[in-house]
Amino acid sequence: MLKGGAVWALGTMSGTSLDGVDAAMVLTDGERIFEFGASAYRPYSRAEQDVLRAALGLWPGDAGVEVAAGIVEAAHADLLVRFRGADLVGFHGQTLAHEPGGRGTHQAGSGDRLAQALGVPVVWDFRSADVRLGGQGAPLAPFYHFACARHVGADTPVAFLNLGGVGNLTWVDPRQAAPEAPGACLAFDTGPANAPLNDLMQARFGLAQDEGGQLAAKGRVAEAVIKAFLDHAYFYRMPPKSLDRDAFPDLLAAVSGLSDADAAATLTAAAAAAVARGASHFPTPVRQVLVTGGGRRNPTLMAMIEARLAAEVVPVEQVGLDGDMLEAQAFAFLAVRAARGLPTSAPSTTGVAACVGGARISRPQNAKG
Ligand SMILES: Nc1ncnc2c1ncn2[C@@H]1O[C@H](COP(=O)(O)OP(=O)(O)OP(=O)(O)O)[C@@H](O)[C@H]1O
Ligand SMILES: CC(=O)N[C@H]1[C@@H]2OC[C@@H](O2)[C@@H](O)[C@@H]1O[C@H](C)C(=O)O
Repeated sequence: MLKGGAVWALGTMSGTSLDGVDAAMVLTDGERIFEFGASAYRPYSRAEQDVLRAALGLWPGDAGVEVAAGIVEAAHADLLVRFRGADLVGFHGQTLAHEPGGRGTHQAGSGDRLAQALGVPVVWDFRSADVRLGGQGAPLAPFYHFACARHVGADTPVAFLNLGGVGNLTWVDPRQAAPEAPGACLAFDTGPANAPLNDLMQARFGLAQDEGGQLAAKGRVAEAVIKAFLDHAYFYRMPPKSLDRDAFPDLLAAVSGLSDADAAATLTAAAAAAVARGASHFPTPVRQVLVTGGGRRNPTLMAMIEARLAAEVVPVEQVGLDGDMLEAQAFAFLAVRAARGLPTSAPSTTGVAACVGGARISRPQNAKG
């Protein structure tokens, strides 16, 4: 223990785009950020990705799940042994299926086995308790966004936008006492972000992404497709709300008749339009939208978002944060909250009935902590 109860926590995230595992250290007491530490990334190999992709939609007990879980655990162990000095690990795992209000939520990978492999306590299964209490189980980064807003000295409401496979927005008011306080946070998934565009690039060119948004920049947006997309019931639901990666299967089909550039432009515009729809739910306007996740490297997407919002849209690096590692840091921060019995979500972030924590903690046989 350091600095009034702060510990070095090592958080991980293996996101919906299945590209790999991020890990980052944070010195935190689960309320404040004292210091950022080392971070690293471990990509999944093509073969690993193929197994994980084939396991999407599977639930615990389904055939193939244990193989996927083994890949997730091995990749994490491989990455995390490179770190020194972690008191606690926050292990998100790989989301294979997410059906809040239905079958629940499933992140592959056992924190029990990881704790044994690493010899450090592992906090994991962050989303299930929230779903059991009627929450969406996502997004969970908002409480960390609140801490980040305070850490960077924000004194008026600000928004964080994560552009991963799925997009999510958090509106925070850093003047509130704590993230669970009413009026401190509002968070929700905006809609598909990079996933449909990646799928298009994969299907038409065998490429992982539209590098730098170059293809989309050459295309024309099919406005009729955007209009039909925005008519999806998801956009009429009030936040909080969350999405599975493949919740919009019709979107890709809707651009199938378009040229490559027009299809890319239209899918990029759909992601931007979903963000703009999301921003209309903000309790008060924000001056800045701070963007994390890989989509911030796509200037076409960033410009399309800014064109639709009355706010500056900038990468989080502009305020000194690390947009590649913010989610991994979030699970370090949330692990400490869980270990301290503090909530990790609230009605305003996941729609859960009451503030809830409840992640599991696994301690290794010869536990240090
Ligand atoms: N240079 C780039 N040009 C265009 N797009 C990019 C670039 N770099 C990253 N991306 C996009 O960002 C995606 C990766 O984003 P990120 O790593 O934030 O996703 P994730 O964490 O897996 O997803 P989620 O947050 O939904 O779990 C890539 O799949 C790609 O679509
Ligand atoms: C179920 C699940 O894994 N959701 C992820 C996913 O990736 C982005 C978006 O969809 C968000 O809801 C969430 O992750 C972030 C880290 C979160 O919980 O805040």
